[in-house]
Amino acid sequence: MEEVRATSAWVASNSSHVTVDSAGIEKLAEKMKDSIPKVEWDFEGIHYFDNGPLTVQYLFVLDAMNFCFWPDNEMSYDHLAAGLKEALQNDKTSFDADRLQKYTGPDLRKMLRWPRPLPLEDERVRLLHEVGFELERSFAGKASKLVESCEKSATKLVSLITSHFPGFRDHTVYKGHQVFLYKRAQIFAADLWGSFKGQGYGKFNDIESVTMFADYIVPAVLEQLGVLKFSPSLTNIIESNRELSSGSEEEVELRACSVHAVEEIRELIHKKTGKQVLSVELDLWLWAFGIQCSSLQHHRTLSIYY
Ligand SMILES: Nc1nc2c(c(CN[C@H]3C=C[C@H](O)[C@@H]3O)cn2[C@@H]2O[C@H](COP(=O)(O)O)[C@@H](O)[C@H]2O)c(=O)[nH]1
Repeated sequence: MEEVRATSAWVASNSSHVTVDSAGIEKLAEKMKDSIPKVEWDFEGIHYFDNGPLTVQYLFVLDAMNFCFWPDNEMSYDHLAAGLKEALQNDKTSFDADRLQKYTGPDLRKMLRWPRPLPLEDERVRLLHEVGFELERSFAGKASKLVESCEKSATKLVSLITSHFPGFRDHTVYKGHQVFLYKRAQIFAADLWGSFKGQGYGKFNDIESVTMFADYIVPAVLEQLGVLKFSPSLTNIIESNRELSSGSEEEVELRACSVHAVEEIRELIHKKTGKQVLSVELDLWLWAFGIQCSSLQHHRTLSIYY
């Protein structure tokens, strides 16, 4: 995760279309310094939780498909989380490694009660197969074994996931430099931490090393709060709902500058108050704020990473 921090900082200091505004950072840090409004993990009440290994399997499957909901106006993360929960409640073997490798697009639609193809459905199916195959090959079919082998280190977990599961390798090349964002691998660690309340499968001695999760909601929230500033051409692309291609300068800057801005906010809060705030907590607050804001316009990139 050090690489996520360092390479995002590099993008922020070489950025052409997105600026991290220090006055905006100061204002937000000042507002949040006394108390960060606490957002409960699963404030929506949509996730499966049984305090055991099946929850870990559920979260891993969920985060394997936790990307790109916007191409279908009515689809959202909530549908995926709640649909997978229902599937597991109806049949506890739904996410067994052998079954994950057999799902088809129509099976997935049926499971999620979705009447039409899901956004990037073929990729979702392919990634489910990859998860099933590699869990079976290296972790006795169980995501819980993967987590257990990381000895309570989120850093180890992210690096183990990205080395075993190519679909989680969320990185790109920007102005000739490799940039790491690892959104879905990191959010899996955070989901464990949040759901298990920092205990058992959710205990990580280095949770502070997790960065925010560079998706399409938080960059838009940071812009609305005055923390990020966009060039006129980027603003125009977003406002006119034009697609940004994956790996374009603008897209990488939106994501990396968001990571960097959240790190700066947290450092500033620490400087002002001596309090250690987690990027995970800041992220959840920003994200929850964003999804409740109906007028939020976000960038549109077809991506399997977020
Ligand atoms: N930065 C960040 N991005 C997040 C999440 C979550 C959900 N986290 C769960 C964890 C605990 C809570 O109780 C949440 O339920 C999803 N996303 C991203 O949002 C986008 C979906 O948006 P929409 O199209 O409106 O459904 C998509 O890119 C998705 O990958 C988060 O926490 N942080």
